Amino acid sequence: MAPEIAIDAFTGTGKVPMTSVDSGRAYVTFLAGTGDYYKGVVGLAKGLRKVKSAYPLVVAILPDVPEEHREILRSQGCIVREIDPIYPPDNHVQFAMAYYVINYSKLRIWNFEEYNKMVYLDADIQVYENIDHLLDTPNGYFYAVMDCFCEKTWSHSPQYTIGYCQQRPDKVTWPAEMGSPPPLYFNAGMFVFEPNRFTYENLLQTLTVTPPTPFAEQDFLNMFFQQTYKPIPLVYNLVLAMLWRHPENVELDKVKVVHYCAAGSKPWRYTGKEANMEREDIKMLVNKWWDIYNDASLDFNAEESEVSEENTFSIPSIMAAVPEPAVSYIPAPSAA
Ligand SMILES: O=c1ccn([C@@H]2O[C@H](COP(=O)(O)OP(=O)(O)O)[C@@H](O)[C@H]2O)c(=O)[nH]1
Ligand SMILES: OC[C@H]1O[C@H](O[C@@H]2[C@@H](O)[C@H](O)[C@@H](O)[C@H](O)[C@@H]2O)[C@H](O)[C@@H](O)[C@H]1O
Ligand SMILES: [Mn+2]
Repeated sequence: MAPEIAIDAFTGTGKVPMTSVDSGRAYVTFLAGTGDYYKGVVGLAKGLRKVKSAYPLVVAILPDVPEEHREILRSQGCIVREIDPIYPPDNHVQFAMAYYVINYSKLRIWNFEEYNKMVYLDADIQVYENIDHLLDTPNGYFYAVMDCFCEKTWSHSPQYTIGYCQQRPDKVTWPAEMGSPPPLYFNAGMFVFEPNRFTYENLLQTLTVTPPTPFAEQDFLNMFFQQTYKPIPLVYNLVLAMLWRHPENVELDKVKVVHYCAAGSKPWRYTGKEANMEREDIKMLVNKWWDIYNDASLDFNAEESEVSEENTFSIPSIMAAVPEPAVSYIPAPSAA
């Protein structure tokens, strides 16, 4: 049984034409380096178009992203915004992946004050169903999907050592002698947030006095937003390892957003050689990503890009009717 979310206030019903698009809303992703992650951004831009998202995709890029890649992203209708890198304080931490050190630069998106509400998506994410309704969620919270602690990338943590995971807190319970269980922890590959100058300054100031930890900005964001974090259903960010770590929590046909973060699962680099990469569901999801990436009918077309009523939809949020979501984590009774 999946962990119950007290009120699933995130299910839109039906579709209605948008009468006007709130220009203060957008999707945003992050791109660094001269490598092949730009392909992930192209895939994401085309995926959002396929699900008829009403909002643009902003790409926060580091200065090292080559002009050729910037042009490709502009040609796909992306809004390309160069940001300056952010580095953590001097440290000797062993990041879970050495390149995670560049991910602190993601924090610049809080300074995109021309927007009042955004959905952040990693470049290794694909959106397979319209999720515009997430931008209707009540302000004042940080919405994201709970992560899993079972992969080897977590081998540095006490959770991994004792075999505890928040996805199944009843399976290996947190030992009383270790105090209270860790607070709910989100995956920072996807989240709903409000750009705000004050928050931005506070983030940067806090970073200067926070010793870096293995999951870099993901750990930092979990600490910073601990009091306002609201878990949202797993369908909004399927961390692939959930398929083999907690299959009982996954209903693949209901998943709206797939996060290709497992080792070897980046579609544009997929070889099928790494652990779990030969699974049929992984092969299906990688092919699904390539179908969108290779679909020329999803390429940006400036003429058609004029927002018109009949071709822009967003699932109406029931958020307006729902009181502030008492979304709290209620561990499901053990199915075992
Ligand atoms: O060389 C890189 C590495 C990372 N990223 C960006 O940083 C995000 C986080 O890295 P990644 O997704 O590889 O981390 P994971 O989710 O796999 O742990 C990526 O999705 C990209 O948006 C990038 O642009 N270039
Ligand atoms: O810089 C730290 C990164 O940490 C996260 O990735 C991890 C995390 O999800 C682990 O739980 C998984 O085990 C692992 O595979 C995965 O790569 C975010 O997806 C990414 O955006 C970024 O914040
Ligand atoms: Mn990722």
